[in-house]
Amino acid sequence: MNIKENIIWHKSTVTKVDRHRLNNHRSCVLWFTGLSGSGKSTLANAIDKKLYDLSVRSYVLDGDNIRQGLNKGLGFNNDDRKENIRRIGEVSKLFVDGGMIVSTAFISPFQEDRETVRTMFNNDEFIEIYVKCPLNICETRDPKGLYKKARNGEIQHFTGIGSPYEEPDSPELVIETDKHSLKDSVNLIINYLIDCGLLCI
Ligand SMILES: Nc1ncnc2c1ncn2[C@@H]1O[C@H](COP(=O)(O)OS(=O)(=O)O)[C@@H](OP(=O)(O)O)[C@H]1O
Ligand SMILES: Nc1ncnc2c1ncn2[C@@H]1O[C@H](COP(=O)(O)OP(=O)(O)O)[C@@H](O)[C@H]1O
Repeated sequence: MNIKENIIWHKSTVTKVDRHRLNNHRSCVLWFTGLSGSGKSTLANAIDKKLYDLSVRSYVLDGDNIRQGLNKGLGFNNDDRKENIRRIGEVSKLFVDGGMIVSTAFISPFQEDRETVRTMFNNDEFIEIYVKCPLNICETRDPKGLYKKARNGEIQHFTGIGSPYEEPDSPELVIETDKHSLKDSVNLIINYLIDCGLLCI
């Protein structure tokens, strides 16, 4: 039996546009990508707080947290990272359909996987934010002590050491966290959302 043939899309009664009207803003995904320690989680949470203060419906999906629940069981080989990002793309799509601004903080090291997620959204709904920071500075920050473990050989395939990070080709925004303050970065992102008309309808 072909299962796909027997599954038919059920349209929602309340639409995404209805939810935009209710919330008084549009929805999108802020896709933060960058090395471990570059500042993805810090930025995603700072933006989330700013949006909350502006009465915007928002949420953060963070790699460390999602890997303890929904994506428990996925590791760090290339196939597992691909599946991790595919699922987060799908979950983000649900949030966007639900009228929210969702910030995702995943290394998402592969260009192809990020581009696949981009194709799941309308043009203005996927905002790729490259959280750029040199490896040596991420390694100095080492907020969780993971670089030290990777250098000691306690963690295999650590991004930037034993596993590659492919820089985005044409992200909507680049935030250089070794140059921009957190406050300036948050303002940059909020201004981008205002300029794109996402914070009103
Ligand atoms: N081998 C290896 N490589 C990279 N990161 C590792 C690894 N092992 C554990 N960790 C921890 O897992 C976090 C990255 O998970 P992600 O889901 O964002 O990774 S990925 O997008 O699937 O590549 C990452 O979180 P961040 O430091 O916030 O990026 C680490 O805390
Ligand atoms: N301008 C900045 N923006 C974001 N984080 C910064 C900045 N400057 C220093 N940091 C520090 O860098 C670390 C980044 O850690 P984290 O946000 O967990 O990164 P990631 O989620 O990319 O692994 C934090 O300790 C944060 O305080």
